[in-house]
Amino acid sequence: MKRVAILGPSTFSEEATRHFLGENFTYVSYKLISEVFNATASGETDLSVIPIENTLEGSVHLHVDWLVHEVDLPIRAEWVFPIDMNLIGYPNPNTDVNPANPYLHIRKVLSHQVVPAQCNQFMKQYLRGAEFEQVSSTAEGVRIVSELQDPTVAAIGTAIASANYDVPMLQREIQDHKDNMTRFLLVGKEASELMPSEVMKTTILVTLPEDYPGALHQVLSAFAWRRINLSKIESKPTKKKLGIYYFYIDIVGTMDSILLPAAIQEIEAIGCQVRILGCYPSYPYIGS
Ligand SMILES: O=C(O)C(=O)C[C@]1(C(=O)O)C=C[C@@H](O)C=C1
Repeated sequence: MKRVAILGPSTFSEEATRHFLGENFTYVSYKLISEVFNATASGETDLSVIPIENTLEGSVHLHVDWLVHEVDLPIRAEWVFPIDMNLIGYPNPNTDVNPANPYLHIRKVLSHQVVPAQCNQFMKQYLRGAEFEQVSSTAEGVRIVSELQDPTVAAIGTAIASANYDVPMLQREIQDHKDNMTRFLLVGKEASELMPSEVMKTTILVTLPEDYPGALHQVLSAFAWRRINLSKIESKPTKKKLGIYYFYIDIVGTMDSILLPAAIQEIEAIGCQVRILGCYPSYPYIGS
C-alpha cells in the first residue's frame, strides 16, 4: 500500500484525505507541515497532503512557499473538503455564567495559524479577551488542552480531535461561513492511480523578464486568445531580489492538449521562465 504523509492525527488534513483517498493507503501522521513535505522528498512516504487554499483565508502562503522553494514534488491531484471549525475545551466552572457569552472564562485559544481568519466573527464576539496562540495543527491545540485540563485554555479544531482527546465540544461550526472549504494538494514523485476526473488542471510558475513593459499582459493574452481558462493567478516574491515576482498560475487544462504547450512556448519566447508544478486531476467535493 502506498504511504501518504499527512499533518495529523485528528486534523482537517486527515479527515479530508480519508474522505478523498479512502482506506487503500497507509497514512503516516507528522506534527509539522515541514515534516509532511520532507517525508516524501526523502522517500519515507510516497505522497504528501498539503492544504493550499481556504475560502476565507485564501492561499496558505507558508505551504505555497514550501512547494515552490523547498522541495521538488509534482502535484498529483487536488480536491476540496468542507471545514467545520469547533470550539473545544472545558465549560465555565463558575455557576454565574453569562448567558450572552458562556465562553468568558476562556483566556487563551490554541489553534493552527489559518484558523482566526476562518472564525473571525465568532472570535470577535465570544473570545474577545482571549489571547490566540499558534500551534502546529488544530489537533495539536486540542491535545495540549487535554493535557492542561484548564478551563481557561481552549482549542479550535475537528470534532474527531474532541472525541479522540476526550475534550468537550463547546460549540460546533463556528466558522464565519457555512460553506467554508479548503483545497488540498496531493504531491509526490510518482503518479498514483486515482479515479478519473472530468477536470484536469496544470499549475505553472512564471517569472517575468526584468524591466519588460507589458510582459504580464502578454502572458495573459497567450492564454486568452486560445480561450484557456485560468482558475487562479497570484504574484509572489521570488525571495532573490526585492521587487522581482513570479506568478503562480492554475490553469484549467492539460499538457496533453495542443493548446496549453503552445501557450507556454509563446510565454517562453518573450523571455519568461516557466516551471510546471504539475498536471493533475481536480475533484469537487462529493458528500458522503
Ligand atoms: O491543522 C489542521 O487541522 C490542518 O489540517 C491544517 C489546515 C490548514 O493548514 O489549512 C487544514 C484545513 C483547515 O483550513 C485548517 C488547517
